[in-house]
Amino acid sequence: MKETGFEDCTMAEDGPNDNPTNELEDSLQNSPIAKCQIPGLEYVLFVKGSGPHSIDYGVAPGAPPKEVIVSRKCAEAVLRGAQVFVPGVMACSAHVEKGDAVAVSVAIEQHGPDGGWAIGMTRGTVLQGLQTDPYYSERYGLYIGQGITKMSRAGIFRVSEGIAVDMNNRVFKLPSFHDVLEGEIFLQNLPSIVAAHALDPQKGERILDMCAAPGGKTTAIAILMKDEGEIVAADRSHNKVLDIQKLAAEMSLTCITTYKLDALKAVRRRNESNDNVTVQSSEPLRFHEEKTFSTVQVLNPEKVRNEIVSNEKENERTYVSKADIRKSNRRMRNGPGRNQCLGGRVENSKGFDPDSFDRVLLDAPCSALGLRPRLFAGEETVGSLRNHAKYQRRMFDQAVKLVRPGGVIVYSTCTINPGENEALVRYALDTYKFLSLAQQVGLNADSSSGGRAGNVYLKGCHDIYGVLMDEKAEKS
Ligand SMILES: C[S@@+](CC[C@H](N)C(=O)[O-])C[C@H]1O[C@@H](n2cnc3c(N)ncnc32)[C@H](O)[C@@H]1O
Repeated sequence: MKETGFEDCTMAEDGPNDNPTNELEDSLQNSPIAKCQIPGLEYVLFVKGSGPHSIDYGVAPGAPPKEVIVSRKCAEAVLRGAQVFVPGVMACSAHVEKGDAVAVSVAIEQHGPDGGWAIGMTRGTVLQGLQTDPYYSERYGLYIGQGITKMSRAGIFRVSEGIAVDMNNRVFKLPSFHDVLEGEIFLQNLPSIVAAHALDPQKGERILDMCAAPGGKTTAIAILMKDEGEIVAADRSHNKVLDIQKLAAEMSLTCITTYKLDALKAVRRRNESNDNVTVQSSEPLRFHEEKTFSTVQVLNPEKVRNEIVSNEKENERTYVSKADIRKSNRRMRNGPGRNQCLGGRVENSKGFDPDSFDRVLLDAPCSALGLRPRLFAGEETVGSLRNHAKYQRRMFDQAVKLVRPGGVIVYSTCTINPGENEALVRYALDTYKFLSLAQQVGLNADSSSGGRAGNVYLKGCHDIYGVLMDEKAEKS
C-alpha cells in the first residue's frame, strides 16, 4: 500500500484571536504541523500523520510474538495516535509481564450463528499462539502496531483504567502530544471546531449541547465563548457524562454544567419541579442505557403547538433498535464491560424549560458512516438507517422547543446517509415554518456538495459535518 498523509488538528487554547507563540511558529517550518487555511480558523494547527507503515512483528512458525488483541473502538483510537488503555484490551498472551514488547491487533466483529455480529471472545481471553486462538488466522491482516506493556497480563485485567500498552511502533504514525505545551494546546477533530463556529456562541449566552459526550464540541464552544456564559452539556449515559466532566476539568473550563439526560425528554414537563437529582454512582447500574433508549416522552397536549402535535404520535412508539438488542445480548454474554457505571457524581436532569436556550447544538447519534478511521460498519442495515433518522427527528423536535425565538440550532452528524442529513433539514423546514436555514458561514466547503444550503462537507477531513439550521423568526 502507498504511504499516505492524514491529519488531526490541534487548537491553541486562547482561541481565535490569539496568535500561536513564536516558538510554535518556528517549529512549523518543515514539521508535520501546519496552520489551518480556513478563514477564521487560523488558530487551528493541523498535525500530519503518515502510514500505513510495515512493521516486522517477529512472527515465526512455532515462535509466536507476545500479543494483545484490542477492541475495535480502541484500535480506531490507536490509529489516531492514542495509546492502548486498559478497557480496550480484550485478550493477551499468557505470561506477559510489564515491559514486554507486544504485537497489537484488533478484534473485528464477525457474523455469528445467531445472525448478529460479535467479536467471538470474552474479555480476558488468554492467547497461546495456537490455531485454536480467536483470530489466529485473520490476525495477520489486523495488526495495528507494536508497543511495550505498562503492566502485566494480570494487571491489565485487574485494574479498570490506565495505559496498558505504550505504542512505540505504529502502522499509522502521529506525533505524540503527551506533556507538550500542556494547558496551551489540545487535540480536537476539525468537525468539532467547525460545528462550534457554525453555532457562533457569544459570551454570556446560555447554550445547550444535547448529546455532548465526550465533550469535543462542548469544549470547543466554551473556548469560543472565552469560558463566559453557561453551556449545559447533556448525555444519556452516566459514564459519558463523567467523560465530559473530566475533559472540562482537564481544560480548566468552568462554564460547562453537565447532566445525565435523555435528549428525547429534554423539555421539562409542566408539572415537573426544577430540582435536578445528583447521582453518586458506586454501584454498577447495568443496562441503564437500554432502559432510557426504549422509553419515549408524551408531552402535555395543551402545551404543544399544533404543528408539533403530529410529531408526538411518532414519539409514542417505543423504539428499540435491533443493534441495541444485539448489544444487550452481547453484554449478557460478556458482562457489563465499559457500560458498568464508574463511580462519580452526575446530576440527573428532569429537562429544561421551553425557549430557555439562546443556541442549541444537536450533534445527534447517527450511523457514523463518515467517521474515519472506521474498521467496521456491518451493523447498519437499511432498517437501522431509517431508525436513526426517526430518532434524530424526535430529538430535533425537542431542540426546537428548547431554543428561544430568534435563537440558533445547529444539527450535525458524522454520517453520509441523506436520510439523517438532508432529509432531516427537509423535515425541519416542512414541519416548523418559523425555522429558516442559515447562510453558510465562510468555511472551506467542498464545491462538490453542489452548494446545497446548510450542508458543509469538509475537504481533507475524515468526518462530515452535517446540517446547519437557524431559527430566524418568532415561533408562532
Ligand atoms: C455523536 S456523539 C456526540 C459527540 C459529542 N457531541 C462530541 O463532539 O464530543 C452522540 C452522543 O449522543 C449520546 N446519546 C445517544 N442517545 C441519546 C439520548 N437519547 N439522549 C442523550 N444523549 C444521547 C451518546 O451517548 C453519544 O455520546
